[in-house]
Amino acid sequence: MKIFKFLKGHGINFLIALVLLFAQANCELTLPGLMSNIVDVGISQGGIESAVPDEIPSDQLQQVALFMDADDAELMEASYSGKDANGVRSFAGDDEVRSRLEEPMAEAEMLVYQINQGIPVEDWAAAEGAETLDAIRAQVGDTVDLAELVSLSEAFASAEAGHPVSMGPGSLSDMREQLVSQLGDNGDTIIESRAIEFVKDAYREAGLDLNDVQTGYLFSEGMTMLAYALLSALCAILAAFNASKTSAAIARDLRHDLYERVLSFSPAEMEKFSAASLITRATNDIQQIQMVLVMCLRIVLFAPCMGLGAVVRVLTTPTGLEWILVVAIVAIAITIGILMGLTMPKFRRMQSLVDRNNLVAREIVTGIMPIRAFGRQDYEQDRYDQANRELTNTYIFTNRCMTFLMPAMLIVMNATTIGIVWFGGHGVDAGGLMVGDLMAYINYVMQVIMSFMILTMISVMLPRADVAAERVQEVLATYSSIEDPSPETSVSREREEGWRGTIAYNDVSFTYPDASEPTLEHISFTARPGKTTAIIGSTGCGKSTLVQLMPRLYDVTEGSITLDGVDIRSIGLKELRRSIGYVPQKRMLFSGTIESNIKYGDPSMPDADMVEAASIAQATEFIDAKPDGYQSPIAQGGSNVSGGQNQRLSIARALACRPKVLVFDDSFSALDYKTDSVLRAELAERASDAALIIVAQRIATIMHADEILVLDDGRIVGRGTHEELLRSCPEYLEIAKSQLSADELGLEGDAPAEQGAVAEGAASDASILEGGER
Ligand SMILES: Nc1ncnc2c1ncn2[C@@H]1O[C@H](COP(=O)(O)OP(=O)(O)OP(=O)(O)O)[C@@H](O)[C@H]1O
Repeated sequence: MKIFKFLKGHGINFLIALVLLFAQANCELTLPGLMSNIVDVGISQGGIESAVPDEIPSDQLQQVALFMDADDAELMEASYSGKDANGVRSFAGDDEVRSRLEEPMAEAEMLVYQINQGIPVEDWAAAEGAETLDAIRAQVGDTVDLAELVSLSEAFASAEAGHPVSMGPGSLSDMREQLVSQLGDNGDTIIESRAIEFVKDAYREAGLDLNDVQTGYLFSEGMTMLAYALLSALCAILAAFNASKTSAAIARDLRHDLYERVLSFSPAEMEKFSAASLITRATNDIQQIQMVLVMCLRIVLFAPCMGLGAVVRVLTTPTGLEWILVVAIVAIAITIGILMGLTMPKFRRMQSLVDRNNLVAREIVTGIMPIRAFGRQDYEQDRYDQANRELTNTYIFTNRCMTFLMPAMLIVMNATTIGIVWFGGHGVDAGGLMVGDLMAYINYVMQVIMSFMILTMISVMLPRADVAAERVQEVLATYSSIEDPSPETSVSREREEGWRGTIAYNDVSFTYPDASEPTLEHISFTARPGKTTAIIGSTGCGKSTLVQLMPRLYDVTEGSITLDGVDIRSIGLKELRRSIGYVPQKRMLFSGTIESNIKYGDPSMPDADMVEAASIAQATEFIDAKPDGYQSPIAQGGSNVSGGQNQRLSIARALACRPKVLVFDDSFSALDYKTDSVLRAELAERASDAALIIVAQRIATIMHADEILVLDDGRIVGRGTHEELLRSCPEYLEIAKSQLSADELGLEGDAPAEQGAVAEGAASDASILEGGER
């Protein structure tokens, strides 16, 4: 089971759980035994638990000695104190002596008790003639008790030799054998109960209050039960605390490791898992694992301790009813087998359905605007309902099956109880089984059944948690395809001379991991500090892909990219990315304030740097207009600022770190022409030592760049300045003509037919550019 792997490193907590649960199981298994004592000893035997009385009149002790072997009688004699004023002797031996005396005294007491109930004269002296019997009857009546028996035997013994009566002290041992042999199968129980009656008599004679004896016993047993119950509760609480703490710590560590790993992922790994699935894995899956781990550290460990302990006690209580337990377990196994067969496949599917549900929900929530714009609420509602319904139906099905489990189990348990009471009742009736023992037995059998049931129920839940564990493990076992260089090959210049910012692509080709065709082929160019390199091309020609290779979001498939002549794969990822200020095409601000967003790369940067970055990015105006200025809140994703403001803050964020290479991936598209031109003018002036790489769709944005690369279908089809390209590159000319009039381009002839409003706007902006551009 993969889920148990997560317990690695928490061995001590596992051990603590085991010890606590073992102690709890022991306490709980002791309780039925104590309850049985209360019923059998406390109630049935009046609280007298031993055949060795604590106090006994001296003459009764002598009577008991008559039926004991010489050694036992001697030990008994030595274990009791001398007579007190009332002729009562007290037991002075220890527990060992008591247990040695227990059996012989019980048997002797049973005999004394039996005989003292009165033995018919003819039973005792059957061998004598009728005349003798009549003489004895005349002396003692129809029956004799032990005192009479002894004195008569002594009288016979002291009669002259040749007397016809064969009685003598030896006949007592004959009588003992005769009485014992009459006891039959349930002899032990009969001996015990008669001995207890004898002890009661002895206590009464010794002047003890039997009520006090009984109450004292019940109180002490009750207190012992209470102590065990409290200890069991304490163990349960500590075990629950340990289980919750351990599993919460494991879940916390898993979430931490998972997020750490996800943060290291390149876009390729993100695509492999999908954001929705990663969120499900970090939340729902880890929650499943946590829940099952709590159960493992509580119930899964407890059930075997309890079950095995109960089995031992069932087997050591010889009732002859063990077969009922076997039948009950077989019935439970069949019931659970059927349920597992029905629910297991559903449980396995559950996690992927949760995933799907999250995926659809996330897509709908993030795409709420286009959904409304296209009036597709009903369609999306149906789509979500379908995912939701499938998940709900699976939940309902499995829950229905599981609810059936409980009544089925109750039927089995109650039938088992009835069976034990029915068949055990005969044993009680025959005197071979005591009521308390029967009650304890029922309890133990229930414990065995419950443990078995819990274990099988958990084995239904484990596969689901195992699926979750597997999914989390899958993320943890995935390493980013973009790796840091090894310390031996790593090159660092950040601390010493610093990077100058010359980026060179050397015959670079790139194919996306799952794509069959390369997206970029044989790209070579150099972007130098203080110069602007622009990249233009039609949609989908590979512009973003090209610049994403620079901060190593993907690694080149062929060729190499160098920073100041050093292959970027030899530069530590953090150092490389600190040297490159990348403004992605997809705008992304974080929840917080304007300040926290601009200072995102280095929260400790001075405010002056932040303000300067905002000023270059043309963001000062709108920030100052806000009442809270730089402390104005930013919602998640920057949804409370306009597209242009969002873009300006993203640019400021990149500028604030003063990188040596600045990459703008279509980052000016949401800016109006005026802001676009002023921003680039500011950039040229205040970030003059950085290499600027600008990806754009608008000719006006890039026409003044030092070098323009024209990309078409992943290849560079033209390079040079604006003027050079207008002359030499038909692709560039085509793009230029679609945006600017022939006049503005300085070309002869008419403007392109499709020239529209954009071109008009661009025309007027082109004139604005003249002043600010380099
Ligand atoms: N993660 C990806 N996996 C596979 N193919 C991709 C992936 N991302 C982009 N592509 C493909 O690579 C090609 C280039 O995409 P890219 O985003 O670089 O184009 P672009 O020139 O920046 O386009 P635009 O101007 O519209 O932003 C496209 O055909 C696109 O379908």
